[in-house]
Amino acid sequence: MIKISLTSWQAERAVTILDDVLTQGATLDRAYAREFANFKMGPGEQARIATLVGDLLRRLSLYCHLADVPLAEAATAGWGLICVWHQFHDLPLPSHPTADRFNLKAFETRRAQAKGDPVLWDGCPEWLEALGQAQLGKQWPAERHALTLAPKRYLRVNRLKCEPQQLMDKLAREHIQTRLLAGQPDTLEVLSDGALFRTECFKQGWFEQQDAGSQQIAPFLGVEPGMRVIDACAGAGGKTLHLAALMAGKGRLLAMDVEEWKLENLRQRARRACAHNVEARLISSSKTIKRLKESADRLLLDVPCSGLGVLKRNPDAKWRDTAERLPILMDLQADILSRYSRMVKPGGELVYATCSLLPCENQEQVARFLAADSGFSLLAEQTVSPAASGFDGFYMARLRRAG
Ligand SMILES: C[S@@+](CC[C@H](N)C(=O)[O-])C[C@H]1O[C@@H](n2cnc3c(N)ncnc32)[C@H](O)[C@@H]1O
Repeated sequence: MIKISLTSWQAERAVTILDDVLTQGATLDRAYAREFANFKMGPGEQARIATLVGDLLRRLSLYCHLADVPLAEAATAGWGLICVWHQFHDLPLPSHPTADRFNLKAFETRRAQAKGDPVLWDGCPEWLEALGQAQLGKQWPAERHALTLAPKRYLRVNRLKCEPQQLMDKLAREHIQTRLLAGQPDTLEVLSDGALFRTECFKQGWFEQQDAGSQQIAPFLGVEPGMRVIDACAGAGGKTLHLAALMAGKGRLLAMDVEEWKLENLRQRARRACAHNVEARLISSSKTIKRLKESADRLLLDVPCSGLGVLKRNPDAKWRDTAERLPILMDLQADILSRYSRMVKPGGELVYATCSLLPCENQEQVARFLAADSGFSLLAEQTVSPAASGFDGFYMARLRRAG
């Protein structure tokens, strides 16, 4: 994480983004998009603002403690939070009346207090600490801490368009340095700060930005060129495009979702990536699924989940009603697994995946499904731990339907 003092003007942008997330309920991505569209800024300036806002939201309760502000009032304390963030990272404070009033002695006392409290130090809300302890036990503190770290940037090389070395060379000519990730032949780690979406390589569909952990899911499904494959919770198509590349563009890949706007986004991305075997289809009723009964060699169920494995990237979820939504999400996951699995041919396979670390959304869902005489058996399961890998957190289980 590159940490540099913000100018007052940049800090004002950060205050607006924080308010958009904490008061207006915008997702962090949407809040960035709005603010960055309203003002002309270079990619470096945007990255600096995002570094500060992302880190503030990852450990909001810590920074509130340091600023002596109740968590519930964080949204109105933007400048106070910005000042403590700068002080915490040993950076000069931006010029503002709040900075002139900054009480360094009180700050140091509060920092010393927080250091003795690992839950506060990791900026973890109470509900998440209770859930993490109950679900993950001894493993939780390491995961909790890993989820406070800034996410790295990774690319997935689009093999429909280029080879990794070609992409690395071309990006280097556009002043973006990358390196291949050991053990993942299609994954590049981005080492420089440039705006990836402005590069010619991106416009020509040579890569997608995708976390390294997320890139483990499509290969787990074991697709081959010529198969009939369904990605039933495709969203905007991050994993669909990966599946298309693994299928070398051959066979049929049906991408489905309940949100048409996401599928529209997916269609555009598929065109850019030259993923010509992708068909996007809206799930408008249960009939859409029933009509596809026993039609798929492979099925990906990348189900809606709490997103607690990707808190590094989406830290705003820490400060939302995620705990209240969890039981609703778990019902939806069980329903999707039970109904959508009927689309798999006898002898075919499915992968159930989430971006959660919680067994109640992962292993326990799969165990209940298998116990309910589903006709499936478990072939393999895998967890991507942020603490062990440094990537975002994921779970995947591969199941085979009896022949
Ligand atoms: C984890 S996201 C998928 C992310 C996507 N696979 C990717 O790689 O970018 C889950 C998706 O499930 C969709 N969804 C929610 N309810 C659904 C349902 N009943 N059937 C199918 N998809 C659903 C959501 O709209 C969301 O796009």
